[in-house]
Amino acid sequence: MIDKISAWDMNTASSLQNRDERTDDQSPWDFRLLFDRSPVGVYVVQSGQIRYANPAMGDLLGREPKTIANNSLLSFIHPDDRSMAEEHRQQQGAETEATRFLTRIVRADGTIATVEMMESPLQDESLASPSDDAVMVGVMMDVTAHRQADLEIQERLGFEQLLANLSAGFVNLPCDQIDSRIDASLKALVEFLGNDRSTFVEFGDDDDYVMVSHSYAVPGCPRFPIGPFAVAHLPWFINQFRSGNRVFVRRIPQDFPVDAVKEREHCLQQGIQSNVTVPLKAGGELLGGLTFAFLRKQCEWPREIMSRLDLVGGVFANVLLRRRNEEVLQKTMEENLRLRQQLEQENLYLREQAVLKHHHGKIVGHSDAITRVLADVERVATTDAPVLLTGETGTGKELLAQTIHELSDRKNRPMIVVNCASLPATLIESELFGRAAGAYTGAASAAVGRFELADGSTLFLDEIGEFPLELQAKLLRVLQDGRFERLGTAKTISVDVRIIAATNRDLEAATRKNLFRSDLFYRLNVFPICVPPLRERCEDIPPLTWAFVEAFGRRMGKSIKSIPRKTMKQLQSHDWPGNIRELSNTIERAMILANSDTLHIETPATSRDAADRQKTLKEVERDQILFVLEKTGWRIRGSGGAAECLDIKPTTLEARMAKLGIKRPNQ
Ligand SMILES: Nc1ncnc2c1ncn2[C@@H]1O[C@H](COP(=O)(O)OP(=O)(O)OP(=O)(O)O)[C@@H](O)[C@H]1O
Repeated sequence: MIDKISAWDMNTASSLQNRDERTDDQSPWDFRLLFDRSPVGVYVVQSGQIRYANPAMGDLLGREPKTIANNSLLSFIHPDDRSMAEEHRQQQGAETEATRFLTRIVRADGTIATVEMMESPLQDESLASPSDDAVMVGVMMDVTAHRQADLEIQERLGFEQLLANLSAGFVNLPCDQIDSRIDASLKALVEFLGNDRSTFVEFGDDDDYVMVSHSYAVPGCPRFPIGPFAVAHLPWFINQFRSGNRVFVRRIPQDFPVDAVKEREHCLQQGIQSNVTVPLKAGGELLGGLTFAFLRKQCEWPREIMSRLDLVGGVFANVLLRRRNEEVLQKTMEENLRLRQQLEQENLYLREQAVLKHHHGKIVGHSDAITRVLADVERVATTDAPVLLTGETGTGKELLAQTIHELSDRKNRPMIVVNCASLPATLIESELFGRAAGAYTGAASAAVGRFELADGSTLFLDEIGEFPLELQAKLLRVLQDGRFERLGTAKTISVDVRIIAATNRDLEAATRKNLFRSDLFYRLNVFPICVPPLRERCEDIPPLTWAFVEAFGRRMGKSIKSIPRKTMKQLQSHDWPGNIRELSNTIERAMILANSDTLHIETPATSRDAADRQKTLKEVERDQILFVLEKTGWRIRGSGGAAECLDIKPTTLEARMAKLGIKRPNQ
């Protein structure tokens, strides 16, 4: 065996031929020549030592073939690949089949090449299996170019996959999830590209600041602080990508231009070794920049990577543009909605004003308060629902009742008015429901009641709070089913009457005191309208004043051209307890006294007292008696009784009560 091996000594290479001669194989080939001319590297190795290497092998290793022999084959293999190559060799040691593997070799000039190696034992028929010192013949081929191409294809595919994933992640993504998706995408990018930190910078309206909106850094590296960032801190760098340029500074600080003074300082302070930044451009707009920083090592990316990073930037820029457009759209939609609502309100107001002009000719005023009341009036007018008008005296309840009637389908028939306070209790029943002849003493003839009169029309029950308790059940029945009997007859009459009631009392409180039937109250209170006092709508005072001035002026033949501003201000600051009626009376008085075309109006001195002063004697008497009766718990006689308080005889008090229709509730 030793003899045979010596035949592979390079110096005795011709022994190959000798061996052929010994085998008596009459081959016409010169085998040494064959190996020497072979375009692939051929070598013979024993116990890991190269015994023979052909010239192509020398070319591969960048050495003279002679200098290769007697060296360990492993010594030419890249240190990182040696253990793998050794494993293959070990494996080969146990087999007779050829083994094949890829490895890197280091050339004499230090360059690295990827080679494919195939080795197989030189079989000796006398041995059953290859031994440790078996002679191996190997072939080595340079596959660097193929390998590089393979790696590039793989890398390109990986990058395309990353890009596809990034893009897909943003498709149909709701706006509020874009930020978290950008964060996740930055992380994926850093993990794929192997840099240490990626940061998202957006341009805003302020030229002096950019907005650092997202940043991801590998564990152990600090994230770039999120928030506004002054351009003055990194002027060269920011202006580069703000002008649409890419930034690639492989070696920091050497590769920085001289004017990047702040950048040099910043990077040294932060430990940034390389920086790559691509501008974010979409739809012809520059929206920001995406930076890739290297803190633990320098960037080894080839320059060609920039065009790929542009693609990544394009994905993000489109997302930013979409978000920006959606924000604009959202703002526009909100603005549209606001304008639409405003327009609707204005239309409503104009419609109400138009209604005021066309249908409520007698009602003066354009305050929000009266406009709201009129809107309610219009809404309820066309229905048959009962309406309860509440509000202080003189606020215009009767005028509004008239307006409701005039806006209803019943307008062709007159509205019938009943003032419940002005009729004595004994008369109110026949007034409302009518009577048969002789129904009671003094009722000589039959009379049609107001309900019958109001058939097909509207019945306005003014001062409903004064309606006698004992008649409230009968009133309720008519309201519920439109049926009643005239006094003194059993014949039921059916009517179609729409009821509008008004009161300046708190009817609900009266029901609690059992002064008013709650079932009647609820029946009347289907559509309550509260008429605001004049002091709560003082912007109506000037137009009301002028309306009264014109009305009285026409009647009195006087023409008023001006009212001093101060006077008008005084009118507006008065609290008008008697409301519009009081204002009307005040103007009437002033008009009587007026002797020039400027009207001087004296506002009533006191407010509440003045209202009382406008009450009739009967009203004042009634109020006072009721006040005392309630205070004394309706006790008329005896010490501390109502008669004593009023300083009149109990019988006189009883007579006055009967005359004024004052009765104790629940009696
Ligand atoms: N908005 C208004 N525009 C013009 N005149 C009005 C207005 N409101 C009320 N008036 C006038 O004020 C006076 C009082 O109004 P009205 O009788 O309707 O009030 P009221 O609330 O029914 O009072 P009371 O509760 O004392 O019965 C009337 O002459 C009425 O024409």
